[in-house]
Amino acid sequence: MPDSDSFTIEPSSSGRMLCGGCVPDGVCRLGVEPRDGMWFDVTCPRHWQGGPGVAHGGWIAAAFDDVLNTAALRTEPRMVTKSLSVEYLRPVPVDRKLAVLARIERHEGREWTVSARMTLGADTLATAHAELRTRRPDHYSRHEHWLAGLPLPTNEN
Ligand SMILES: CCCCCCCCCC(=O)SCCNC(=O)CCNC(=O)[C@H](O)C(C)(C)COP(=O)(O)OP(=O)(O)OC[C@H]1O[C@@H](n2cnc3c(N)ncnc32)[C@H](O)[C@@H]1OP(=O)(O)O
Repeated sequence: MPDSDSFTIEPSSSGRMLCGGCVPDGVCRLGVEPRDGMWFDVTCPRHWQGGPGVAHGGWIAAAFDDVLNTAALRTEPRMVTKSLSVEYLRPVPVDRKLAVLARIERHEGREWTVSARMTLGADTLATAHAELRTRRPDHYSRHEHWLAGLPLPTNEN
């Protein structure tokens, strides 16, 4: 059985850093593309539309989660998100290239505090703050052990 705790996000065959679900496609299905430094281009795919022509808030949170972890992954390849808060300031259009600027506010030991701002032109559409953690060495194995100890699911609730 592969050791789940050896998992790190590595560049895929396309050269892009991708999380596990996107590796087979070679592209980020959330529409996040690293640009220079802490800048990212993000485009909400139309299938993540929440209202007419505007992004679902869950996509905005997921895009921030991806950007914020990618920013920290440049220093530490084993990250998890502890908390994420998003302020939704304006509707976010789908199919429009937006800019996100990430910032590492604090990094001490396993603890990271990060933030980001999503903009279109001069307007800020949303902001995010998150606490990240460097994973403990047994993070996934501990999870698997806990899951294996649960009763098997049945069709009855
Ligand atoms: C380029 C592409 C880049 C893509 C990046 C995408 C990245 C996406 C990143 C994510 O979204 S990660 C998924 C969402 N996040 C999680 O699943 C994290 C779930 N939460 C935890 O595992 C823990 O709460 C956490 C590691 C965040 C806790 O860290 P802390 O430093 O605050 O605390 P600590 O490690 O001391 O543990 C606090 C409590 O959690 C327990 N704990 C920690 N790790 C655990 C674990 N692995 N399994 C079970 N329990 C765990 C720990 O025992 C303890 O329990 P008690 O309060 O009862 O003492």
